[in-house]
Amino acid sequence: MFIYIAGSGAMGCRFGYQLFKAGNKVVLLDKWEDHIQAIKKNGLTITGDKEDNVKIPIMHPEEATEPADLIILFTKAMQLPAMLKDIEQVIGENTKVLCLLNGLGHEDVIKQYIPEKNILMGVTVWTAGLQGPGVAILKATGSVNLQSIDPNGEKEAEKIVDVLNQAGLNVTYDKDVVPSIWRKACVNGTMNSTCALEDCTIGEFFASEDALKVVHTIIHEFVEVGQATGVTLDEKAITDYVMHTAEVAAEHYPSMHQDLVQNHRLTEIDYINGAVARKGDELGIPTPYCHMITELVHAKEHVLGIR
Ligand SMILES: NC(=O)C1=CN([C@@H]2O[C@H](COP(=O)(O)OP(=O)(O)OC[C@H]3O[C@@H](n4cnc5c(N)ncnc54)[C@H](OP(=O)(O)O)[C@@H]3O)[C@@H](O)[C@H]2O)C=CC1
Ligand SMILES: CC(C)(CO)C(=O)C(=O)O
Repeated sequence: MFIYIAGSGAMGCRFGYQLFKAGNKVVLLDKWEDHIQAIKKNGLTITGDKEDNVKIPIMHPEEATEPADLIILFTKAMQLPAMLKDIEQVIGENTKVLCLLNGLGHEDVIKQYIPEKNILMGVTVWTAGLQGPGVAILKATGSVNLQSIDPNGEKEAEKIVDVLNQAGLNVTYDKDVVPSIWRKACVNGTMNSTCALEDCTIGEFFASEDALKVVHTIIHEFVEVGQATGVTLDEKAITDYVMHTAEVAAEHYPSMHQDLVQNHRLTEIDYINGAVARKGDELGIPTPYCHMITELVHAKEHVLGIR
């Protein structure tokens, strides 16, 4: 299958690498010049659970010309509209587009560029990091849940599931993926912004009663807003899932900590707690914790001069 990875940071490199090794024709697309030049010169280097190096093509999105069978979107949320614009020329009549970004609201953005029959929405618990330009750190295992947003698209989507599974990506076709997307948003909504603001690991943050009050209140706000938009969400089950994730990832600094604190980059806050705060306002549901957390992250972005 011919596949573009649109956004080839940490996660794009993981998916691109695994699909390339499984024998697909894969092209990475990105705009980070040092990363592009490093991969062109030295190949993509893999470290972590295994060591490898592959000569995989990479280019700027607007340089891509050949329509693809599949495009996997892996930009940061705020880069998504620009990426979709930049790849318009390689979106053919039957090109499937799979979104695995964290956060909420991406479907509405993608629909502006891609016909619904070709859109697959999903969520992943795979992880990845970048050691530097051209070097991806791949550790542990994960999975993907995805669904065609067009109810008639299941059969075609199953073909994509097969291709991803041949690459070991552990993918399930989910007949109702939206609650899983919200559940992952609850994980990010309770850990990413809080650990970035408090400058701590997930385990350090989840260790106090005060922090757990914040966690429970954020989950409650997400569930109230999600349910009001018609998504079936079980607050107790989500809480258990968040607590379990916090235990497993206790040593980890969430990606928003890496973005804001370690690399002084803009965060995805507007697509996590910020998205719930905005939706809550629209629906008349109070979300004071999501509002305040979003404002504090914005304020920190201002302090750092990146907003
Ligand atoms: N990392 C993870 O473990 C997981 C991430 N996700 C989600 O997947 C999506 C992609 O995340 P992820 O792969 O981590 O994102 P990265 O930050 O690794 O990469 C995203 C983009 O940011 C730019 N970029 C990254 N690092 C630098 C740098 N040092 N200097 C300049 N530009 C840089 C590149 O885009 P450009 O140069 O074009 O601006 C790159 O394509 C997000 O929605 C994330 O929340 C989901 C599950 C796990
Ligand atoms: C580690 C985890 C699961 C929790 O925030 C994550 O998704 C991230 O770092 O973005």
